Amino acid sequence: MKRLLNVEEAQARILALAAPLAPENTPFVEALDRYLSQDITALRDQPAAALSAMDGYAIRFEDLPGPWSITGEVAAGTMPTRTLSAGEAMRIFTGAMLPGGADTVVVQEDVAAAGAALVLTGDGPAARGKHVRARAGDFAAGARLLAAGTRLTPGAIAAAIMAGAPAAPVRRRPRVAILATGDELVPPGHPLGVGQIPDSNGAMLAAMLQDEAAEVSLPLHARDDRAVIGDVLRELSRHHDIIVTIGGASVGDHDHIQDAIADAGGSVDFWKVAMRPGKPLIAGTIGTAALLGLPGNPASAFVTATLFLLPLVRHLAGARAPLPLIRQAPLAAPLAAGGERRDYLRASLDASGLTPLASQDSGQTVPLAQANALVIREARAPARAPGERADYIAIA
Ligand SMILES: Nc1nc2c(c(=O)[nH]1)N[C@H]1C(S)=C(S)[C@@H](COP(=O)(O)OP(=O)(O)OC[C@H]3O[C@@H](n4cnc5c(N)ncnc54)[C@H](O)[C@@H]3O)O[C@H]1N2
Ligand code: MOO
Repeated sequence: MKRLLNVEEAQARILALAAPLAPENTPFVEALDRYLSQDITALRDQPAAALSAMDGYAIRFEDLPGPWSITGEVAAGTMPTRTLSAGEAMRIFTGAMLPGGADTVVVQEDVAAAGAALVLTGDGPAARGKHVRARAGDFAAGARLLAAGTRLTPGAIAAAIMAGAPAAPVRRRPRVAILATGDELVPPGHPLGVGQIPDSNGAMLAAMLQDEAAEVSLPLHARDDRAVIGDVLRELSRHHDIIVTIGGASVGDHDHIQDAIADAGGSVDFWKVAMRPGKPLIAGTIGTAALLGLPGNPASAFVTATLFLLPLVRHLAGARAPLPLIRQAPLAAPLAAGGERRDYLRASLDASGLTPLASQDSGQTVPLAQANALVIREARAPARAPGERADYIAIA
């Protein structure tokens, strides 16, 4: 029998299915969680001049301990009108430009002013340059501040704006279609006939994509009918960059996804990965759309979406590091020996460590609701005791 791909091989093949989408500019207020299409290089010095970091008086350090005569005032957003000479101080506010000649700021709590006379009442600044933000202390023009492929966090947005960029250079967000298949499925909340269940996976996947740089269409549903699924896939491939199907990925008589991909003019790149849950994953393309066929069991769909769908979305959206971060934490409970395939165990992580949940049945949703981590257990790994460290992926 042909060796199954391992997870890393499958991830590499999936990322090779499609290239990052075209660059575009987006307003900064809409840029959260998008990926930079190019480096952000500073177009200006920040600050552009030496600034006061406090409300007080600009002085020459060598004039300490005073007294001084106050020669004027400078606030943020204005130019100092004159330079300081020996024995002079200028009233200054946080963010204001330091006048020429001044090199230090004394905070107003440490001085007393009477008319134009200023005397030191407190300790005063301990060193030259105290309470002064040097020109270009944050960054200098020409500095590379953020690398292409960086996810725009609130902090990264702030830095890119301060750098002088007029808008965020990002990549187009992939358009993602979700298609649940199965005669037993009805939309969430609808009355159930005999043998029917609510389609929980469609909304679960849409929720997983909510904070990603993706345009997700409302989840669709198709019956277990090869011709219908083929027609729907062909149509979806015209308007989407990624198609995710759920169910019908296995070997049953009603598992039609692979045939339907062929009917729609697409091709399957690989089927099956050495992992549990999620083994019957399908990857392929239809026209320019990449297709992931996730297994229908809720935990299988969740785990394969975490390992393959989110990275594919991030890759198309321009991410430099699209794969989930693998972290380590101590086990809070024993971990049984591994089986034939690598496991992704639903687990809870708290201050005491990782506890794999009692039920690992891939058909259940309640463990998914309880889990905030996926513990990675290699095939045939020996049993491990509490306190030993384990690899995991954070999922909440
Ligand atoms: N003889 C074999 N049978 C199965 C194998 C195998 O290797 N040989 N693999 C098993 C594994 S592992 C998995 S995982 C499942 C995957 O099956 P499918 O992808 O074909 O999924 P379905 O059969 O359509 O559904 C499985 C299960 O999940 C429920 N489901 C499906 N879609 C949804 C949805 N949108 N929301 C909620 N629940 C859903 C469905 O009702 C089934 O109970 O195959 C095993 N079988
Ligand atoms: O591969 Mo299945 O996902 O074990 O339930």
